[in-house]
Amino acid sequence: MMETKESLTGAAVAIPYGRSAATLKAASVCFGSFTAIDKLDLEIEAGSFYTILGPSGCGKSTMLRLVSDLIPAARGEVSIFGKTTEEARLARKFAFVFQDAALLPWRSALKNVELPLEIGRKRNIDIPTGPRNPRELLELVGLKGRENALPHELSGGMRQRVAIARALVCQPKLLLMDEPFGALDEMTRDRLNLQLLDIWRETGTTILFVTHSISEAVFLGQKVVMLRANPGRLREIVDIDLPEPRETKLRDTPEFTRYCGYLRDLLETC
Ligand SMILES: Nc1ncnc2c1ncn2[C@@H]1O[C@H](COP(=O)(O)OP(=O)(O)OP(=O)(O)O)[C@@H](O)[C@H]1O
Repeated sequence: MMETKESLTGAAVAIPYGRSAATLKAASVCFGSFTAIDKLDLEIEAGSFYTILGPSGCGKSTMLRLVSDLIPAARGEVSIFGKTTEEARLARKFAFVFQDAALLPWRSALKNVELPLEIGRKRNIDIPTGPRNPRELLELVGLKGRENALPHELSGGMRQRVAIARALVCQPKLLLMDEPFGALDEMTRDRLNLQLLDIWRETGTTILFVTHSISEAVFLGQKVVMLRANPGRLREIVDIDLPEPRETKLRDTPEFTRYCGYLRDLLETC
């Protein structure tokens, strides 16, 4: 089933609702005898924005690594758009953005964004061609004019935006983000939150976003996945029913504060 959403730029974009982007069925991850994630059941709806919260060590990053085929499930099943995680990785169905932008310091912003395409060509991987080239992606993340800058010439927020553009270059249907703005100051983080929502609307990609910030989780997420610790398990999925498109002033509303309060209380019981 397809529905349309109004993008911030006013254009209607098709978002494939009702289809699963990722499915975890009783998925467990073990490190030796230690169970980091235990029998996790989760269905990630395609086109939606999920934020993931939970106490330190509950398995948020491990869950993203499991979905992205960086670590195997000890038990249970994980599928991405109906494929195994390995098939999905090879088909470039998802991309990862880490807390550290991890750009190659000797390559310009543009050359960093182009890197996955170059690697794909070298390995003869069929990369989905989309409407956007690397220059347009840099424009999308607000870096028009900085294409030739080297990473050390950019601010932390700018480097993260390059990393996001690089993640988008292969048109992933699923974007996995592990605390991408965790190291940034609050104002920069708030600005990038707004930009990320714009990008999400424009691209229609599904986003799984790990954060430690309750307010960031509420501001960005259509759904907040709360995990509990020891071992990592699903505690609750909270639907965030706030007006769209989300704007900065939303943070000052009683509804926003109510969601934050609810999640804070929930976190205390995890
Ligand atoms: N490679 C590893 N080897 C052994 N244990 C690991 C490994 N990676 C993670 N763990 C353990 O698995 C558990 C979950 O770790 P993970 O990093 O996923 O938690 P998290 O919720 O992302 O934590 P935080 O909020 O502090 O970033 C922790 O107890 C951690 O020590």
